[in-house]
Amino acid sequence: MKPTIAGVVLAGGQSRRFGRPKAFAEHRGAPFFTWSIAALRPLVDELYIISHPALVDEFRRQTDIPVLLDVERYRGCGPLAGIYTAMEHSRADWMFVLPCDMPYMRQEVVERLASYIDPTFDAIVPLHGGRPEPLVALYHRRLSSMIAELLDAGERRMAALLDRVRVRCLDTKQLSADEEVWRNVNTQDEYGKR
Ligand SMILES: Nc1nc2c(ncn2[C@@H]2O[C@H](COP(=O)(O)OP(=O)(O)OP(=O)(O)O)[C@@H](O)[C@H]2O)c(=O)[nH]1
Ligand SMILES: [Mg+2]
Repeated sequence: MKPTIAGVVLAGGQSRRFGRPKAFAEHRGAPFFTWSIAALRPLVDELYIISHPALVDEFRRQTDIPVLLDVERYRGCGPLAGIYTAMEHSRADWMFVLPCDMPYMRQEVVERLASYIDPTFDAIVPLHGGRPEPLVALYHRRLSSMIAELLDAGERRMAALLDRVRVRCLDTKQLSADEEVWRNVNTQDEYGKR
């Protein structure tokens, strides 16, 4: 049977470097988070935004997509907390994760990455110049207990998860000829240079 996929937009960070909630910053006339949604929507069976209490009302004003809070136990513990929350909520086999701050990401890249889904791997992750892009990636729901173990041990790094599981790596050149799709906005300076 075809595996099911949930699209998961991570938006539970504090935007400390950006100085205001970057999910709502605009790119080409639309909020950042909507570009992640648009890239995922054609592929996935379900969609979720995983955020934190201070942003929920604004998200609900701006979209009908379900907004979930990180499970209380791990709230604010970083992207792993968001991925774990999605796995708790969704029954889908795979979580296709995107951050809320990569407004150049495209549907074609998402579809290409998903075409490498393989049940003998736990995660499908692009390598950009040799470095993983763990927030543009697919995670199998079987990783949920390992993520909980890591977070319980105080380990919040995505790299700690990738070190422990079977990762299928794809060079970003196999996914897109366009470098721009990997641009990520963390600061006002990067925003200004878009
Ligand atoms: N659900 C959830 N998402 C998170 C959490 N921490 C970060 N994220 C998201 O993960 C992605 C990458 O995080 P960062 O680029 O560091 O964003 P940030 O944490 O808001 O920004 P800084 O405060 O400047 O580090 C963004 O889409 C964040 O919203 C968290 O604790 N829970
Ligand atoms: Mg951060």
